[in-house]
Amino acid sequence: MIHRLSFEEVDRALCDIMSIPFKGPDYRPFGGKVVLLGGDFRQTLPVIPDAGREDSVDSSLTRSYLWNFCMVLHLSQNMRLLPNSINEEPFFDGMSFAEWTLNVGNGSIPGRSFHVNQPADWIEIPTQLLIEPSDDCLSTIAAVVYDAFAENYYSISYLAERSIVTPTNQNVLELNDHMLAMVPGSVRSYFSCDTVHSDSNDAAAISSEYPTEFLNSLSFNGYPDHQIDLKVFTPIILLRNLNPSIGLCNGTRMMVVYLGHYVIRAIIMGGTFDGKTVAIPRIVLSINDYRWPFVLKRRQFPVRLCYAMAINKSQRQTLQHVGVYLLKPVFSHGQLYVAISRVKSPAGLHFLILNEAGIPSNYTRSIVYPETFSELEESATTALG
Ligand SMILES: Nc1ncnc2c1ncn2[C@@H]1O[C@H](COP(=O)(O)OP(=O)(O)OP(=O)(O)O)[C@@H](O)[C@H]1O
Repeated sequence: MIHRLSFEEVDRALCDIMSIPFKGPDYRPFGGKVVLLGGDFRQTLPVIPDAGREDSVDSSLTRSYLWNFCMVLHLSQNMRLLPNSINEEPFFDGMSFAEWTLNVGNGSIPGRSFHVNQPADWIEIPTQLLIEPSDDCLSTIAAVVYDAFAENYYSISYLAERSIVTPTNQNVLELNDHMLAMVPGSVRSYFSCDTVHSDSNDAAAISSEYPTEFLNSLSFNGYPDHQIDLKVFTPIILLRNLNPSIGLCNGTRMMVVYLGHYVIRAIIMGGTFDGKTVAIPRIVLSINDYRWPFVLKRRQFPVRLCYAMAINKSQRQTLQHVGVYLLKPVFSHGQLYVAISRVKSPAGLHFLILNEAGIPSNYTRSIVYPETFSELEESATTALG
């Protein structure tokens, strides 16, 4: 979800362009232009460092003055779960899979609490979705989601239909390293060029205070790492909009076919541009993190391996096989709902859950802030939805 301040900024810009007063009786939202927004308030909220519940909810569009001008159109059919016998038959507690998914998103599945004074937000995951953990949980979930990997590691259709999702980047890295090691061929490592940029008078001092080795060690959500290890045939996800007109958008998944010095060539997996070969260049990314008194300029390919993805990054993906790897429970609104709503059918959804004591469990946390979508009043219904 995009932060409400971004919409408000667009509103101001359009009012300016259209010469519409931003305040007063003549104000018209978005400068009088009709704007169509699409989204699901059950999904994750913008990531705000160190934010509590109130700050997170406050970032939602429903908390903006613009919301007063929105007409809500509800979609009523889950198009990802195409009608078939598995999707329509009772799945859990008398609910179909689509109903169960929606109830998890709405926070209406009765939960329980495992600690005194903690919310009862741990819900039961149906047994048929559970993978039996072993001593090596990582290999276990990898083997279930990427079955017959040795025969299929180079197949686009095989890679396009699967991924493992997990709440933290640490688990994402471990899973991707594990899968990369199983792909035949040599690794090509790409190292970023990191520099410090500061507008303050002591820019030179800041530069010398933070040596290159330190800058290289920094890792940021949504940005490529200093070192990217790839092999031909590995799946990657694009981290920036490079050229939407040819399918190079933030979140596009591709399979690497050539690892050059200046360019990576890859084939797009899924979507309108499925099968198209594209070239990805290095770009300079500006990283402005509140923890550091400088802007980090990182020149690197804006990609990351995607055998596994962070749950937040997996939004917008549609897959046949999804592994949900929960060594720790989710920590934010909508994450469990996003994880379970990536699949086309429950037959392709596999959970591996450990509880706080590291013991296999069929309960996991589902965090839902109902106030995020409590203001969605039905004002019209579409036929498509
Ligand atoms: N009218 C339609 N007919 C058939 N399939 C559809 C239709 N609309 C969407 N789909 C399919 O449903 C899936 C989800 O669609 P889409 O990605 O547009 O939804 P979304 O709201 O962006 O999803 P999410 O936000 O949950 O990731 C895709 O696989 C898409 O092909």
